[in-house]
Amino acid sequence: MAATRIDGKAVAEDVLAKVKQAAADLESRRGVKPGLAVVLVGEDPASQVYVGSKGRMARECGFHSVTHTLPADVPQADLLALIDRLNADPAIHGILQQLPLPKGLDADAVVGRIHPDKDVDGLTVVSAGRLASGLAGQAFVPCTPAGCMVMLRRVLGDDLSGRRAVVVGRSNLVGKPMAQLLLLANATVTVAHSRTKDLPALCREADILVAAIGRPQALGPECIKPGAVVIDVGINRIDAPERGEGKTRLVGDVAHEPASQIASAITPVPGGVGPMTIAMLMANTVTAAYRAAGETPPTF
Ligand SMILES: NC(=O)C1=CN([C@@H]2O[C@H](COP(=O)(O)OP(=O)(O)OC[C@H]3O[C@@H](n4cnc5c(N)ncnc54)[C@H](OP(=O)(O)O)[C@@H]3O)[C@@H](O)[C@H]2O)C=CC1
Ligand SMILES: Nc1nc(=O)c2c([nH]1)NC[C@@H]1CN(c3ccc(C(=O)N[C@@H](CCC(=O)O)C(=O)O)cc3)C=[N+]21
Repeated sequence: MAATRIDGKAVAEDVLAKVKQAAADLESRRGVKPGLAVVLVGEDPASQVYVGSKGRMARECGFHSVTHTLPADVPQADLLALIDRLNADPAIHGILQQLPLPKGLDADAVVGRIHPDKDVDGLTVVSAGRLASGLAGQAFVPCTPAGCMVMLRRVLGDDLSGRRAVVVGRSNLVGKPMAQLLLLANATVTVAHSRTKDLPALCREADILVAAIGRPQALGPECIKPGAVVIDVGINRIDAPERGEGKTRLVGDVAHEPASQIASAITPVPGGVGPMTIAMLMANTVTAAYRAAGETPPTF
């Protein structure tokens, strides 16, 4: 039987409805509009698309939204000075530095400059430390893994006790925080990466498989345990000559069709983790605004 399709777009709509309500509520009671600043350096076309949709969504949620676009050769000191200004700006509650940065800029230093209270991407050492210490309630959780957890909870419930999870990928942005969140939900977690031996055998033990490697359709049916829940984080653009000359399409890190024949539930690409990432960024921004106002934020 074909797997259930986990509709990330629909789940994202649910989250965004709550975000809009929470933002409207804060503004009407306290006169505070959540503010999000996105910083884009250079002209990577893919990044421009993401940044555009983040800005659009922020405005749709009733936020104050600003995008700072800097040239690829901006001096590091100027970028740090911009982050300092945003840190000090009371109208801005969340700062997102779009990654990767062009060569010559030190991403750790730039991200490290973001005030932890405004770190809606959850990438500072303080946020990572809070999450790893089990203080997820105080941390900003990186948006992509946070979105994966919302979808997983829709399928499996809040408690993953007894379930085996394999996360493929160990980046600070996705793999590592994903593993922490699964652990906090009581799953038994293994993190795999490019040096893992016999990856398919390991993946076949997974009741929950999270693929975040950035390799188009690399995980095939040999990696799927019958009945597994599969979360495909990968977003890869590949040539699609069947759609016409020069056309491309997006695919995940999982070979979707064959995996769907074995899994019980699976996220599509596009329309899976991507929309959830943007929704969770909005949720984190509202959370930051509530905290800045000295209020307990709602849960999303
Ligand atoms: N849907 C969304 O909203 C988002 C999607 N993404 C997508 O998710 C994917 C991963 O992103 P990100 O974590 O930033 O990527 P990184 O490139 O930072 O990390 C990739 C990880 O995958 C591992 N890896 C690479 N190749 C293999 C392989 N053949 N077998 C096993 N492990 C492998 C690497 O191992 P090692 O550490 O050993 O090098 C590394 O840990 C990308 O496709 C990206 O576009 C990212 C962010 C948001
Ligand atoms: N500091 C930082 N934080 C990030 O979260 C971050 C980043 N840098 N750099 C780049 C990656 C990538 N990323 C995506 C978010 C949404 C979609 C998304 O909405 N995708 C749509 C499709 C969009 C399309 O059609 O191009 C979907 O999957 O349905 C994709 C990718 C966030 N990232």
